[in-house]
Amino acid sequence: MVEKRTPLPVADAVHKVMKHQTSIDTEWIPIEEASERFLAEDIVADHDVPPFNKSPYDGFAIIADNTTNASREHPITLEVIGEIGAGSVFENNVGNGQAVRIMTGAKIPEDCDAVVMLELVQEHTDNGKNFIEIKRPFKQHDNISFQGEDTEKGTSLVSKGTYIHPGVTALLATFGYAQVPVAKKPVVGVIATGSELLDIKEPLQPGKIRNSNAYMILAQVQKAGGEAKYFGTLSDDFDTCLQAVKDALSEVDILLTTGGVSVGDYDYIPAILKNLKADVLFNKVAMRPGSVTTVASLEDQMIYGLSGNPSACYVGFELFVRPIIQNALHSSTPHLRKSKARLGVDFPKPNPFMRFVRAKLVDEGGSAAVFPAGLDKSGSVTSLSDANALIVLPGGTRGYQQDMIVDVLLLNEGEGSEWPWENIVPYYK
Ligand SMILES: Nc1nc2c(c(=O)[nH]1)N[C@H]1C(S)=C(S)[C@@H](COP(=O)(O)OP(=O)(O)OC[C@H]3O[C@@H](n4cnc5c(N)ncnc54)[C@H](O)[C@@H]3O)O[C@H]1N2
Ligand code: MOO
Ligand SMILES: [Mg+2]
Repeated sequence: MVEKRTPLPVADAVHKVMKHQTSIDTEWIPIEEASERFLAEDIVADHDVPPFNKSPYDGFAIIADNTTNASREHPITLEVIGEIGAGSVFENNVGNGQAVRIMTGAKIPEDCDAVVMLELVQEHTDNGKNFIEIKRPFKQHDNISFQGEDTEKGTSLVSKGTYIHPGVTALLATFGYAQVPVAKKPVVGVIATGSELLDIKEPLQPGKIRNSNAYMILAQVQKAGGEAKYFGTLSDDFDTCLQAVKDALSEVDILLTTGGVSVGDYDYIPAILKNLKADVLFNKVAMRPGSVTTVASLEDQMIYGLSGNPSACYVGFELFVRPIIQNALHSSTPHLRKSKARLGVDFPKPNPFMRFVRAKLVDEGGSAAVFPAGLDKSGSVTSLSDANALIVLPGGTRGYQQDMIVDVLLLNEGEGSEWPWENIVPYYK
């Protein structure tokens, strides 16, 4: 008699998974290696930026009051008493009638309060002394980049969990982080099961297919920010699979298996979870593809039985594994980013379960439209390569018509969503 499984609504299943937090450690790594990692600490400015008043132009630092009466007809003349480039400091006093030649980025001399661009002055030399003529008045503070105008000491700049993109790297360098505190990547193991699976190097044989899921999931783990560890392909044999799962569990935070999770004669993952006395959170989700997705916890480790069907495996990962990896990286937006788009074609297939249709989201001159990509079957693999979104079609309707506005989950938006599962309604007119 086949085991009866109770399908859990998708949001409830994600919620159950998210209650489990894998442990988070911090490691310090060189800034050159910190790109695409996640900050493990808040970054607070420990000095003003810029740290001193500086010139935004190549020109002359002046005392603005000296130019009050300057005009085209009656230019004022100032004596240039020195010059400074970026990195140098002018130590002498500057008096009325005087100016200092200054380059972009140099500290404004103490007595000066404005800068005139090189292009706006007439220069001449008289008796070995340098002079400039200025033909219009300047106000105090004209052309000065002020200390702290970018950010002030004590300002909270980025919070822990921030994804380190090049802009964040610039900030880290500004504040002297040669070593950067980042969340340690959770180690995510991958096991593929199936006697039909060939290694990708092998030629095709009758009844066999190449193992695409393992490599797909390894790539998904890396993209989600985890450290992927591959434990190989196993044939459908209970003892071999059980031992491999046990061995892998001694080396990982999260273990992903693909295949063998349904109700077939050689689907051993449910029996393995039972043997391990793992706490099965669910073994059926009211979704297509991926209804067989099974998640269990074993103390502080998570074990996922992802479907063998490639599209189902892919979707199961994005909905249930990605947010757990992102959680371990302190991300406050661990889920796929949700948006809305116009459905580009009719989608008449009715289904009691929520559907996640692999799809291509395109820009139609300012508004988004979405089109199913390739064959819409959970066993399809080629539809995945063209997909940049999943159309979310709640179950229980008679199908969807072209031009309805539908929810979509974006597959390539690293920033993610807080909780995308509210307000998903069957359709909007
Ligand atoms: N009687 C029932 N049969 C099935 C049910 C059901 O409820 N009752 N559920 C179906 C659904 S839905 C899915 S999805 C699949 C899930 O199957 P498994 O997770 O047990 O996976 P397998 O049986 O091992 O394989 C399914 C399919 O995927 C191919 N596969 C497996 N591993 C890989 C891999 N690493 N790379 C590429 N392709 C892979 C495999 O050859 C099969 O074609 O069960 C349905 N059946
Ligand atoms: O898990 Mo299956 O993908 O619902 O077709
Ligand atoms: Mg099966």
